[in-house]
Amino acid sequence: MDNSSQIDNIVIEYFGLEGDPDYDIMSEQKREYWRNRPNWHFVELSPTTLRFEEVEGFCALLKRCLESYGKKCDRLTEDEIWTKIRLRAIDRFTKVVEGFIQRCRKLSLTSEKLASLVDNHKCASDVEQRFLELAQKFYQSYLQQLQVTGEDDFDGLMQKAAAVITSGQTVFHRKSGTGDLKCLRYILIDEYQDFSKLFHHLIEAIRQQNPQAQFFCVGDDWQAINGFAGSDLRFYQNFAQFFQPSQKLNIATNYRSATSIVDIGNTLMYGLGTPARAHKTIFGTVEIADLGQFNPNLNEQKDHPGDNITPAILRLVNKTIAVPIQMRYNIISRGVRARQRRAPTGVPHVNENRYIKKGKTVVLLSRKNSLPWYVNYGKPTSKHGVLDNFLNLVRSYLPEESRKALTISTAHKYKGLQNDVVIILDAVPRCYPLIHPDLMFSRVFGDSIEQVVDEERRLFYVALSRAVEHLYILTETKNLSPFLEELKSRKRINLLDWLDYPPCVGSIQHITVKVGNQAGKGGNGTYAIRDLLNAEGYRWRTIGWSAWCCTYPAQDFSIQQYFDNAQWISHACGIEVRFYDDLENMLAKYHVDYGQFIPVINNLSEVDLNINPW
Ligand SMILES: Nc1ncnc2c1ncn2[C@@H]1O[C@H](COP(=O)(O)OP(=O)(O)OP(=O)(O)O)[C@@H](O)[C@H]1O
Repeated sequence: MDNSSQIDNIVIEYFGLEGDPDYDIMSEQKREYWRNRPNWHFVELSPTTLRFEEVEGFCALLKRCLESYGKKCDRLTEDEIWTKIRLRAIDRFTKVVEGFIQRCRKLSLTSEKLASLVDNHKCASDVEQRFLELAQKFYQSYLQQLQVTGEDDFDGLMQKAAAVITSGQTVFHRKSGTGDLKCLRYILIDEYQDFSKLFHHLIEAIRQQNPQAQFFCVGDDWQAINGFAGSDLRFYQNFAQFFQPSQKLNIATNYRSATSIVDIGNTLMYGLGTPARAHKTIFGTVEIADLGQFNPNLNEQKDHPGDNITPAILRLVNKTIAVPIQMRYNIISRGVRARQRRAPTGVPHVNENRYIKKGKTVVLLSRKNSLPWYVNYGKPTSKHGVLDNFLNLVRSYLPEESRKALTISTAHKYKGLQNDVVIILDAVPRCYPLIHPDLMFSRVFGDSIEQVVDEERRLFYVALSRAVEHLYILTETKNLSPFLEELKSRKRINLLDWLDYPPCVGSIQHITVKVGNQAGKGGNGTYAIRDLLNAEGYRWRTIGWSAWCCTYPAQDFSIQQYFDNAQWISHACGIEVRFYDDLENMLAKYHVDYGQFIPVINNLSEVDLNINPW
C-alpha cells in the first residue's frame, strides 16, 4: 500500500475463524477497541466475503475500500509478498520442525524407526502428511549432520552414555574426583513424573552394571506437564513394573499452601489420586476476578485504552503487594489523625488497623509467552520477551521499593516454585486448555487432544498450587476455562468485588496544594491572605479551579504538618484547600474557617483502600 497520502491510520483485520464463539467474542472486542480510537479506520474482512467474492473480487473490494480512505494500492508480486513474510513464516515452521526432531531424539529413533512409525500412522489431513514427509527428511539430515561433524546434542550424549555403560565402562571422571557407577549404593531421582525413555535407558544401563543400587524416585503425577517435550508418565504410573522389588509411599501432606488453596487443588484433581492434606492451618483466600465485571475508571481508561487486563492486574497487585510508599502512608495516617482530632462528628472514622502487612510477594502466571493483543506494554524495555516487558509496565506503576516483590512467569516455568500471592492471568478456554494447532504435527508420536487436555488440567493444577496464601484467578465469567467451570460446579469460589480493589494511584512524586475560595462565600477569602500566600511561594492560577497553587515534594508530605506550618491559616476564612497528586487526582479537600481546618468528603478513601488489609 502506498502510504504517501497518509491522512489517517487503517487497520485491516481478517476474521478468519468467524462462527467460533470464543473467537467471535474477541472479534467484537477488537471492533469495539478500534471504534473508540480517533483517526483509526477499521476494515474487516472474513471468509464469507472471500467465499462470495472469490480471490479477485476480494482483492478488488479491499482495494476500493482502501482507496475510499485516500490510499493508493499497488498489488505486490508473489515474490515481494514472500520477502515480506519470510522471516515470520520460517520462524513458525522452524519451531515445529525443531520440536519434532527433539521428540524423535527423546525416543531414540533412527531414521528407519521414524519411517516405520510414519508408515503405520494414519494422517488426518494432507497438511499432516506433507509435513511428515518433510520432517522425515529434516530428521535424516539432522542425524547425518551430527555424524559428519562429530557434534552431538544432549539427547545424543545421553544415548552414548547409556551405550558406554552397557559396554561395561562404569568408571567416570569429574573435576571433583573419580567414581564408579558400580559402587553407587543409592540413586535419587527427582521429578520422576517427567521421566523419558532416554533417561530410562540410562538408568537401565546403570542397573545392569550395578544390580545392588537402590533407587529412590520422587514425583507427582498431578504435575506431569512436559509430555509435549517427550516426558512419558508411563514410567511413573508403572513404576513397580520397572523397579522390582519396590515399595510405593504416598506423600500426601502439603506443607506449602493454606487450606483453601490445597482444597481447590484437590477439587480440580478429584478422582485422580489421593487428595493432599494441608499442614498449614491458615485458611488463605481463593478468589475469582471477573474481567467482565471490571469497570476501569477514567484515569485507567486513559492510561490503558481498550485494555482492561492491565488496570485490573494493577488493582490486584496494588492491594496485595501493598507496601504503599511511605509518603502515601504519611498523607493518610497523619491526615486521618488530623481528621480524628479535629473533625466534627459525622466524618467517617478510618480504622488504622487495616493498614499494611508488608512483605508479600506476588507472581503473575501466564499460560502463554504472550498477552492478549490489546495489552499495550509500550516500548519494549526488556529483551527477554513480552512477559518481561509487561512486568516492567506493571512495575512502573508501583512504588520503587515494592517493585521487586512482583514477578512474572509462565505456568510451566514456575513449576517447583511458590509465592505468597499468585495471580493466574488467563483462566479462559483459549488458555486452559490450550490446544495448539500444531498438535497435528505430533500425532504420529501418539499425541491426542485428550492427552493434551489432561496435561493442561495438570498445568492448571501446577499454577493453582504455587500459591502459599492467596490465589486470584483472573477470568471472564462468561468465558470461563472449562477447568474453572468444573471447579465452580464442585465448590463455591468467592467472586471478588472490584469495589474492594480500588484503582492504583501510582507512584506520587509531588503534591500540589491549591488554596481557593469556598463556593458561595465570595472572593474575599483568598484576597485577604494573598500576600501571605505569595510569600510562601504560591502563585495564582486560573486554569480549572481558580486558586493559589504551590507544589511540594511528596516525600514525607503530611497534611497535618502542612496545616501546622501554614502561616496564612490563622487569617483564613471561607477558604477551600485541595491536595492533588501528579496526575491531577484530588487526594483531599479541606475547608478552613477562622483558622480551623476541617476535612470535607474527599478521594483519600481511594488511597486509603490501597493499604493492604491483611
Ligand atoms: N517437613 C516440612 N515441614 C515444613 N515445611 C516443609 C516441609 N517440607 C517441605 N516444606 C515446605 O513446603 C514447601 C514445598 O516444599 P518442596 O518444594 O520441597 O515440595 P515439592 O514436593 O517439591 O513441591 P512441588 O513439587 O509442588 O513444587 C516449601 O516451602 C518447603 O519449605
